[in-house]
Amino acid sequence: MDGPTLTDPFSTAPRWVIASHNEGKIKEIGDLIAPYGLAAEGAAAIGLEEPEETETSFTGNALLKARAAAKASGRPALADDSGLEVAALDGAPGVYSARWAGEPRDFRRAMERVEAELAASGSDDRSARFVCALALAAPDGEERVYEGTVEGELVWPPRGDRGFGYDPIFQPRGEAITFGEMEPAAKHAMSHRADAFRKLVKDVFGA
Ligand SMILES: O=c1nc[nH]c2c1ncn2[C@H]1C[C@H](O)[C@@H](COP(=O)(O)OP(=O)(O)OP(=O)(O)O)O1
Ligand SMILES: [Mg+2]
Repeated sequence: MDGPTLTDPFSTAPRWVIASHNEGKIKEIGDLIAPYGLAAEGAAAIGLEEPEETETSFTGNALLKARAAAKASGRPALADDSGLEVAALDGAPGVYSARWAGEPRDFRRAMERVEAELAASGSDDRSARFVCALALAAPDGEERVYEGTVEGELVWPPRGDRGFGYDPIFQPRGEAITFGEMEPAAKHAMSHRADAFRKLVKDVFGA
């Protein structure tokens, strides 16, 4: 086929599409890919619609979003499906993490729901993890998916106004501050998104 493919996605792709409508994620993915000399645009910036996330796994939804964007744009697309899994809530909100924030999104409300459900569970286990699936899709149909995680504990009340989503209540294991209080570079060194991205880079570059 003509044009960019996944066998040579970095050197031949003019611009990647970040198949996401979440500005926080697009910013973080931009920071992660910048050292590789890649330029990327968010899906909304090039007029792509947000597909319905009908799968029940992070990898399924990431592939669905990447495929839709690659097909609509004719360019390689990178999608991220991610969320917070709370141990005492049997992994909730999981793939419903964005949906717990309602429409329009309100993560103060989503964080309050997590805290309320933890209290209702009667458990004193505050462990949680973030999971991220990154899917890469080429217009010719080739695709790959990688998953990353970061373990931590939930704090209350929320702390910090950096990052996005549930960052103010997530304190990575071994740290004294939340993702909401952390410098972006510190979050990028340990996040679920960075973990998945390391796997992608290793696979694509062999690095
Ligand atoms: O590093 C993170 N720090 C805090 N919260 C996070 C993070 N990573 C995912 N999360 C939470 C919030 C997000 O809204 C949801 C993902 O839901 P998810 O459907 O994958 O993303 P989304 O709907 O926000 O954007 P889109 O689907 O257009 O990429 O999990
Ligand atoms: Mg979404």
